Amino acid sequence: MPDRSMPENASTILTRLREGKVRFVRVVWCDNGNVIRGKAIHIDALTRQLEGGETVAVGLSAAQQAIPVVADAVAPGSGLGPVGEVWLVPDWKTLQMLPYAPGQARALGEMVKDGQPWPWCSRQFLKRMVQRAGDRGLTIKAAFEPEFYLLKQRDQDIFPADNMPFAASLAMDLHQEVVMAIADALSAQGMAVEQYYPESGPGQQEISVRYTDALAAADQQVVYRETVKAIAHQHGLVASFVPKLFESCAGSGCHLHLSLWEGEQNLMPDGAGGLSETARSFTAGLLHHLPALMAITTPSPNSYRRLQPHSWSGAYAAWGMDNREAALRVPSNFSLPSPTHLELKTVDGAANPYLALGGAIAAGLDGIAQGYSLPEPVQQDPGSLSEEERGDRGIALLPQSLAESLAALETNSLLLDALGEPLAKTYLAVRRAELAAMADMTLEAEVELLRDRY
Ligand SMILES: NC(=O)CC[C@H](N)C(=O)O
Repeated sequence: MPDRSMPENASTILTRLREGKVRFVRVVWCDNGNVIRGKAIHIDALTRQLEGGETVAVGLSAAQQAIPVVADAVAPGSGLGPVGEVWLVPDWKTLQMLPYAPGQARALGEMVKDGQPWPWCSRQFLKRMVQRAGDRGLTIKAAFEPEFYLLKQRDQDIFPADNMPFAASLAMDLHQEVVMAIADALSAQGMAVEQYYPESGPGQQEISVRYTDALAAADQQVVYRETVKAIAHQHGLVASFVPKLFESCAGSGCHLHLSLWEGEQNLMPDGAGGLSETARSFTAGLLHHLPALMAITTPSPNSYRRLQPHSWSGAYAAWGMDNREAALRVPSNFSLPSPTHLELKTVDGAANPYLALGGAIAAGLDGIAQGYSLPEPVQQDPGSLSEEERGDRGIALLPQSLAESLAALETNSLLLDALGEPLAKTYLAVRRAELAAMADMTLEAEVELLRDRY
């Protein structure tokens, strides 16, 4: 985001807020139920605090990090309870005027307790993983690629806002106003919008944004979800990132694009049409840890309705060049001989982007540390191979339920250690609570519950 260079200086902040005629600044975070939440501070209180030289902070119940998406009650076994306060401190470098909410601004918050980073804070978890890469001399660049549906609501009925197929230009005309408003609002908040097309589901959209540094990429995913939902609402529509809304229509992924850098040099290409050794080990680390990582990147019971073979969502533990059925796709380039990044498909918009990206970094770095080697690329649809061929080539079906990926995460010491005991314990408890509460839900009931939250 462009404001990252803004000095964290009280008078600069106040000047910007006054120029923007801001009355409320929302301090926003994404919790372990992957709901984006905010608490807003009035400009008068903020002015008092900033002019008095105080650090601006909003109090929050610690247990708020233990609330599953399904209920307003603390998940059992989370390690957090009704006693305990943490402080949400705005990162002023992320301050943005809200293009869709005049008079309001937003800064992303971090959780602090006793003047120290609070171990449950997901944004600080990602910072630790970025630092872990930095300790190896590596910088991670990333982009989330969210898909979402535009829906219309009539009384209790919710249905797709159009009936058009992939890239239908008529769908562009049908949604001209809302899409332009979304794209302009993303640009106004510092995102580099890259491409737009109607995706293959009826009413499904994809507006992609350019890669950036890891922390900014996760911040952008929060801002993206917020912006798309708010603007759709202003146009009388509901936008939803729920991974699977309709049984017979395409699911919505949020593929994660990753590249490794050393300074200004992209370390991904080998210059001879393939991936460098470092990139291969990083990819192998992702493949190795993927079943467990999916409890973070595809975290909802609903996520697994999307992850089916033949749906381009990456149901198999495989990698391939330009292979849209492999969980790890290495995309080719128009103008360069070698690939410049990789794409992880088993990610969706129900994920907390800080946890998802931080987990992916931890997994990939472990591949480098252990010197994992990458199997042969899979250049067919793995779902079309026989069981025997898949077995011979070591292509496993990835977890088909949250219960499976959670079981994998619970025994994955690399990811649990990376999260740290407090956050891991709470995260697992929240996922377990969601799994239990949604175990017998129909798709319709899931959608009713999740549609507005994701
Ligand atoms: N074009 C695509 O890659 C489609 C992706 C697919 N909708 C998914 O669920 O991941």
